[in-house]
Amino acid sequence: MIKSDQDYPTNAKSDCKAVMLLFSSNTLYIVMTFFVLTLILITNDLNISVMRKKMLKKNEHRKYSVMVDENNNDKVDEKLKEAPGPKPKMIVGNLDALDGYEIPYQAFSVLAEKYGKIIKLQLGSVPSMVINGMENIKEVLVSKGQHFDSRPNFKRYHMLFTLAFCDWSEVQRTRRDMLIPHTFPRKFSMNFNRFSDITMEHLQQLTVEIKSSMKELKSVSVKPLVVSTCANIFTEYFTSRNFDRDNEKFQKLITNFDKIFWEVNQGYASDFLPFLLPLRRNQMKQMEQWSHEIRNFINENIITDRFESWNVGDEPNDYIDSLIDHVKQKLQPRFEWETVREEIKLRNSNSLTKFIIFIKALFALEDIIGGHSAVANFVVKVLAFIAKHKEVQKNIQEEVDKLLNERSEHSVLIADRNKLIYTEAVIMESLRIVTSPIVPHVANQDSSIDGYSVKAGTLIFLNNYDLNMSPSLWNEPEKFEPKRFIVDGRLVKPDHFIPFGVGRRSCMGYKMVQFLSFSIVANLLKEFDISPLCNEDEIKVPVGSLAMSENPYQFAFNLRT
Ligand code: HEM
Repeated sequence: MIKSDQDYPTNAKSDCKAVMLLFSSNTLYIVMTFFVLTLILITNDLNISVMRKKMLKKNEHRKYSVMVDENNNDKVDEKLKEAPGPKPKMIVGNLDALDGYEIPYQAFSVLAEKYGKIIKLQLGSVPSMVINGMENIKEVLVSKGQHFDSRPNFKRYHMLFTLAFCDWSEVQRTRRDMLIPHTFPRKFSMNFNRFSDITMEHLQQLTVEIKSSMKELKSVSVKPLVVSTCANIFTEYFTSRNFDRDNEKFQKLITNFDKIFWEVNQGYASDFLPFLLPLRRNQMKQMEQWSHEIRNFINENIITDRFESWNVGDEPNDYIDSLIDHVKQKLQPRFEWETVREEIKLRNSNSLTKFIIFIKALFALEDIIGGHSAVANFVVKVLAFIAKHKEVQKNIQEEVDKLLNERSEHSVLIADRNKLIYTEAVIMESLRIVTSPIVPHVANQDSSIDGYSVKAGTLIFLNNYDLNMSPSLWNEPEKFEPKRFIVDGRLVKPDHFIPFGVGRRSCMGYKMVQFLSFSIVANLLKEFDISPLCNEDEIKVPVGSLAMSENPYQFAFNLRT
């Protein structure tokens, strides 16, 4: 049966309901809560203003917001306006404006109709702005990228992927530089060929698994198979370790990553109203447990013996070698390996400092291994689109058959991407529909966007949902139509299509996504016809949301004759 995408618990709405309940149920409770909340808010506001003062002190010479001139230097602009926006309510601010939408980004497009492309919102205790329109988004991410390269300071994020959620720093730049040869391997380089070989080997295993699943059952539960395949491709490529599919601890690792990936993609009112965090105590504890188990697995099964046996001066073979070499050579900026143990100790203690996460080599590794969840969730959604649209499936198969008939190779290789234009267009169209919003940015100094003033510490939402779904940018945006990316037989990517962001905080894994999704889809469709077990219309692939519940889709896989 096809289930909806809501199997994993709660989303922003449930927190909002909690806020509403807080304000409507019991008068005495409200009065008491209000008193406590006011105290917390005052403390919180004090913290924010102290933080802001510190930031402003750093930029004391700047009396007004800052622009960037053609030489990338800051220049002062004195004529800035305040962005328009709805009047904030007490305590919740404008959080209620986001309630009632399937995904909050739809609310941003609705607000833009009323207030214009730049909107000021007070979300609980967090001053925020919503940025609509490609020109304005480019101003934030590219031309003034250095003003807006911080990330939100949500407690929840601290437990999760640190590489994506930490502020910009020398360490972050170094981690990105170290990743480039591995996540963006040049075509036919050693890493490219290695990634391609590893992928092909695991895809053969996936095909065998699907065939044996078909023998036993009428339907194939596709997500667990795809996630395990992607996880093993990632661990083998980045760390040269391969795990048996029956290894329970490895399966636990995969499930933990998947749950965390789901969490990362949710928005909770408690992110903006920290006094609601106690209501989420159980979920927070769970998240801590998942991250703790992930770190233990990686430490015990991947790092320890590699670290001990590594000799400085050896030639790195994979990403983990580069990290270990950096640590052992004590290169600048320093990455501390030992702090892993320190952090685990802090987690086990009950002190407040357990939320302080230091930049560590281990985190750089686990964030990248965790990228497999993003790819796998995405691939399953592409398969759902394909099962839903028979003609799309037929077009891919014709393209694949034509390529393979022309040569002796029996599989579609990653290097074939530029030959299978339609298959690539299917990947792009799927990205357009499901890509999650760009991770929010934060202004690290006073600045401006499109002439509107932005204060240091303001959370910046970049509305790429609108870039993907606006009828003014796409013909029939709700329709799944891969051919919109093909013009005169060539693949064309419009400038406003930025599913992986742009600029200094852009996605470090997008080539991995492109390589893997292409090769999984092409090679599975070479072998099988995929069809839903229900009416095609019943397959739901939600717009603007990449993560999905544990196991939402079951398909019939039939061997092609
Ligand atoms: C379909 C899958 C994926 C999508 C749609 C996606 C999209 C994005 C987006 C929109 C951002 C934020 C860009 C910004 O803030 O300007 C991002 C950041 C990031 N992504 Fe991805 N991503 C995907 C898969 C991956 C994978 C597989 C990896 C790892 C191999 C990865 C690693 C990262 C990292 C490390 C960052 C943070 C970069 C930074 O803040 O400096 N992503 N991604």
